[in-house]
Amino acid sequence: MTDATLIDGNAFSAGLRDRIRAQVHTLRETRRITPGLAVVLVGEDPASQVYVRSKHKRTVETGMESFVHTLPADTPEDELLTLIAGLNRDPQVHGILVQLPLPRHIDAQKVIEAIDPAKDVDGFHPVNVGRLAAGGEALVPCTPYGSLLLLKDRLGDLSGLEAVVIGRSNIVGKPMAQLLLQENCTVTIAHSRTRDLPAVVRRADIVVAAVGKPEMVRGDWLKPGCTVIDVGINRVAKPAPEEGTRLVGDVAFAEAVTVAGAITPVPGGVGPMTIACLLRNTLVACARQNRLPLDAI
Ligand SMILES: NC(=O)C1=CN([C@@H]2O[C@H](COP(=O)(O)OP(=O)(O)OC[C@H]3O[C@@H](n4cnc5c(N)ncnc54)[C@H](OP(=O)(O)O)[C@@H]3O)[C@@H](O)[C@H]2O)C=CC1
Ligand SMILES: Nc1nc(=O)c2c([nH]1)NC[C@@H]1CN(c3ccc(C(=O)N[C@@H](CCC(=O)O)C(=O)O)cc3)C=[N+]21
Ligand SMILES: [Mg+2]
Repeated sequence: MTDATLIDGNAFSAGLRDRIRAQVHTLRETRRITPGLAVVLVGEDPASQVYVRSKHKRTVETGMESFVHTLPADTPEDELLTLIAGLNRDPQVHGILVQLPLPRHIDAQKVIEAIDPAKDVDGFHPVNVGRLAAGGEALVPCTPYGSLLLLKDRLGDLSGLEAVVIGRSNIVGKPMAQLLLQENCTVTIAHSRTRDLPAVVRRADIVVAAVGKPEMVRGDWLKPGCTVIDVGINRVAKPAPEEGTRLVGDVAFAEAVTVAGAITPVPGGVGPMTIACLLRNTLVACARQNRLPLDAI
């Protein structure tokens, strides 16, 4: 059999960002409104610094305003909550993202619940979680939404397909399962207590791996021809004698590529889609806050 088709998240996200940029341009020209995204980073985690820089760059490229707030690791919870209250009131800020993970002395759930749900471009606030589950005008978490866009682009109608989501976090696994259910998939959510994970995965037409364990999903777990979305971002040491690190996903790519019908690479798969969908959510939030219609994006 021939190797799986590579699902190109870099190319797809570039197209999405172009469409967003065009709509931002129209908003600015016709309404004098510039969508604004505030990103809050607490502490100096190097990976988080990389993500925040890359979000800032993409936000500016799309013609939006970017407001980055960098706070020291020992910032008291109160101070963070006060900053968020100010961003909630700021009419130039249409989207607010607090980079996770937060330092341990800060209650992340409390911080998430302090964000105005209308500005919650991560889609983590219980109001948006509830609207996603019940149907309604939710802001949808970026990584699952970006993954769904790739799946629909590849497969078209997903109705009736068997989908297995590995991982049940609030930021990836659970909202991914909700979106696939909305698309009429038969959805299984697997996690660390799942018995015989390889057998569960073997049933799947669609596999979404969001575990955080480098190359855990093996090629012989996959049904031939299935579509694999690898959400995992794991930094591992390069094989000796090389030095330094490289990124790998939660799927053993070299094995999977010989069995699957299509697969996202890491990097260049889901990661860039996450950022593009963050920009999309900021545009959607801006339009809703100003009661403006938006072309489909
Ligand atoms: N590309 C992107 O844009 C993004 C990538 N990521 C990446 O995705 C991965 C997952 O992130 P996140 O959801 O936040 O991770 P979490 O650590 O929050 O959740 C991991 C999930 O995997 C499950 N799990 C752990 N070990 C196993 C196992 N051996 N078998 C089956 N399930 C297991 C856990 O189960 P249990 O609940 O039972 O503990 C848990 O539900 C990470 O690599 C992260 O870096 C995350 C966000 C965005
Ligand atoms: N409030 C919050 N919202 C998030 O959406 C959020 C977060 N916190 N904390 C961390 C995770 C992780 N995440 C990624 C975003 C982009 C890439 C990405 O662009 N990855 C590139 C490679 C980047 C690299 O080289 O390191 C790629 O896969 O091609 C990866 C991971 C968003 N997250
Ligand atoms: Mg996590």
